[in-house]
Amino acid sequence: MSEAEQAPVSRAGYVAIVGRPNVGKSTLLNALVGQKVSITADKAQTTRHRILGIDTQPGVQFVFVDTPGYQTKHSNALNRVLNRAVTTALADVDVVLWVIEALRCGPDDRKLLSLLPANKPVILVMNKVDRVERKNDLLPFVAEVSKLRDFAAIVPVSATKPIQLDVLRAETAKQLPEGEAMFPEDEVTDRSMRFMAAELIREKVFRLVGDELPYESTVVIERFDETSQPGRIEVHANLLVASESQRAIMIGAGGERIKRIGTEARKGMEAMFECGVHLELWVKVKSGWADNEAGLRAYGYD
Ligand SMILES: Nc1nc2c(ncn2[C@@H]2O[C@H](COP(=O)(O)OP(=O)(O)OP(=O)(O)O)[C@@H](O)[C@H]2O)c(=O)[nH]1
Repeated sequence: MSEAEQAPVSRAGYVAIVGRPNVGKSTLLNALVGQKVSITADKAQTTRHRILGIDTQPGVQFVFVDTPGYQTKHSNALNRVLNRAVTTALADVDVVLWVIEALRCGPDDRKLLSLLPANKPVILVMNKVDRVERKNDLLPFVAEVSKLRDFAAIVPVSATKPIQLDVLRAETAKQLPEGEAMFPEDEVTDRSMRFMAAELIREKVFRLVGDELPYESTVVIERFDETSQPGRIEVHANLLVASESQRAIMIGAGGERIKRIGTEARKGMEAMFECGVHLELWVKVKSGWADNEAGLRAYGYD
């Protein structure tokens, strides 16, 4: 990137968004970055990969690291890898946004807070304030949670409305080091199209399979071919599940469900990539993979 292309910023740095599943981390990231780069779903733990979203504002560039949902209920190898990913992602960030839901700070929230490095500035983000009916309830809640750590700032927000996101930006900017922009202004994610294709499929699986399957299913892109046909991308993907019964759930009666997952994922890809997409999906049983760390590494969850 030449100097002429660089946005005139005076601060730039890495921001991690952490919080227990479902507090709204992906929604917040999307609201801040202004374009869909991560996925959201009502089901917990949809974000397994580290995703970068970049928000360039006058005078400041935020590079967001969206860490995996922190899981405390199950403790198989998958969760150990996920929890380790939280710690790894935090090692080189400049500021951590610890997201909780307004009026709710349970044992899972506190446990995650206790894992945050003592020497990192942490901003407490109270999301979903739009749901709080009596705003007077916020003050005693803030007084209580502010005792948990010496926070750099405490900001009530709503990622969906949106409310107070500018205040959150301003408080976050204060914690970033002085320096030039690290990425071109129009760059919203460093993830490849192949990765985004997998994310789109995974999002549809979460939406359409819902609570019937545990989260132990994953998407592996076997083929991603942009070159053999002009204006059309060929995508072959495997949906890996843990058992035959999970396979049956994923496929659905008469193949209805997998067909819908495929159709919706394809439409999402066509909108995102702005070209035609041919998508082929297979559901495969990969028994015991969620308990096997070597297997997980092979699928890129390290
Ligand atoms: N009312 C309200 N709902 C919100 C807000 N932010 C997020 N949500 C909803 O909360 C749910 C979870 O949001 P996500 O962004 O997927 O949560 P997450 O923390 O990324 O979840 P994991 O990927 O499981 O860790 C979704 O249904 C969102 O629409 C908010 O500010 N207000």
